[in-house]
Amino acid sequence: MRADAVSRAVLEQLRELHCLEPEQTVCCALSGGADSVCLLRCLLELRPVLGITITAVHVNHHLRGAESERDRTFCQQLCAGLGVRLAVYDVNPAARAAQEHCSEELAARECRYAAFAQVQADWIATAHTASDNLETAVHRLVRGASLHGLTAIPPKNGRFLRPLLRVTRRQVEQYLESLGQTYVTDSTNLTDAYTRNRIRHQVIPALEQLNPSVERTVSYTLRSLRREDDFLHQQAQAAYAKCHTGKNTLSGLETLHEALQFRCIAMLLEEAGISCEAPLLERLAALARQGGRWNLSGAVYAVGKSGTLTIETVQLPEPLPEAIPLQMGENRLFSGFVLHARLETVSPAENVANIHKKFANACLDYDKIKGEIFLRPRQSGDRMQLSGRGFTSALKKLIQANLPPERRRTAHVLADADGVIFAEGVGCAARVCPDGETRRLLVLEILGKC
Ligand SMILES: Nc1ncnc2c1ncn2[C@@H]1O[C@H](COP(=O)(O)OP(=O)(O)OP(=O)(O)O)[C@@H](O)[C@H]1O
Repeated sequence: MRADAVSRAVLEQLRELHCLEPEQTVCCALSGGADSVCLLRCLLELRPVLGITITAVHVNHHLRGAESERDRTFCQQLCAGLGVRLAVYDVNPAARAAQEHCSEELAARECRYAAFAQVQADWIATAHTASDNLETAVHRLVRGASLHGLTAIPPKNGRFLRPLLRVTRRQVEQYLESLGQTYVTDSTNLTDAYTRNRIRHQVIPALEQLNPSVERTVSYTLRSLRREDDFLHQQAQAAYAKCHTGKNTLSGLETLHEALQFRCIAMLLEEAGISCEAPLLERLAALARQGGRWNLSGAVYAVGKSGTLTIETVQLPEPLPEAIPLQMGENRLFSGFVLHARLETVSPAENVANIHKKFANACLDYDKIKGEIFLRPRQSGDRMQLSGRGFTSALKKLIQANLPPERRRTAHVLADADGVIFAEGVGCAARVCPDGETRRLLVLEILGKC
């Protein structure tokens, strides 16, 4: 490709975006590397055609010691030589990384974009190339991405423009060589420490062996994906407006093409502040079709029924306390009622029938209880043998048979070292029932709510 082909590709890209107007200012994000130096030279070359003003911005990350200073000086000298006004911002990504517990690379990016936000210009042009776009697409493909994610780097995003997206890194180098233009090299780009660099140094060369023009070919593929993604996004917005029948509810999903169903569900999740991934979208689309309920996180559920999907938050009941030792006197129950416990002595003359008549409440033979008595909720695996039965039964079933649904969760249970001795609504275990030998009784009585 000849040098003028690079500026032609940049012009084509800018014209296709239909956003630049004469007399506007475009600020070139200048790192000093080959790509951004090429972009600056190209924009200057196109300045008379476009009728725009060109400025530049350099962000000093101070992460590479003397190399950072070298880059800043290079940018200052380059801009001075070219008659371009340059703004330099000093940022501190190391401090930000420590504060936000993120990588210095990510912090540098955030600092850089925060500095760009302060730039006075209509547009900020960054020098992402077709090579960067291919690397990004490969990275996203292997990590997993939606169609939108696979479109990789957008040529325009807010006030950011990427005019070099149709130019490969090799073309950049040829262009600079033809101008005799120097640039700096970031030594961290040469290592394989970052995934991005490993893709650049190991994966892309392998792809180039399969197709020497892979960067250009994929560049077309990505543009085509972007067009289709834009179209689907428009369709999905219209479909969403139609299906969104109430707060957090989509109806009539089954009438939509699957591609739109998935996009609408993704929009619903986004509205509810839930991050969505491909497996979740598939699950929720099936839920809307087949009906059912799926826990999304904590108290948030997705509920599907006949093509309708709702995201709802249920009020979670307060967690029940752990086991607490039974006190003689008043004990607060999980239901809010008070359980009164007291000991009574039984004279040898009294028979069992009398005991039950005298103490209309629940009473247990205190001397048959093993160790400390605990008050606790039902636990899975609890079993009990009722008096007159020769077998144990699951406590869950006994509670279900004896208590209305609203009282089952908070039903209180008394347990000793050998297991359940008493359960609300069920009664006491056969092994602690009073008999002719009983001399001390544990009498239990429910009082009103405290
Ligand atoms: N220190 C800097 N000062 C000014 N512009 C910069 C600086 N570093 C990068 N840029 C701009 O951002 C473009 C992309 O840089 P780079 O490839 O290092 O970042 P990236 O992490 O791949 O992309 P991005 O962070 O922009 O999404 C560069 O071509 C340049 O235009």
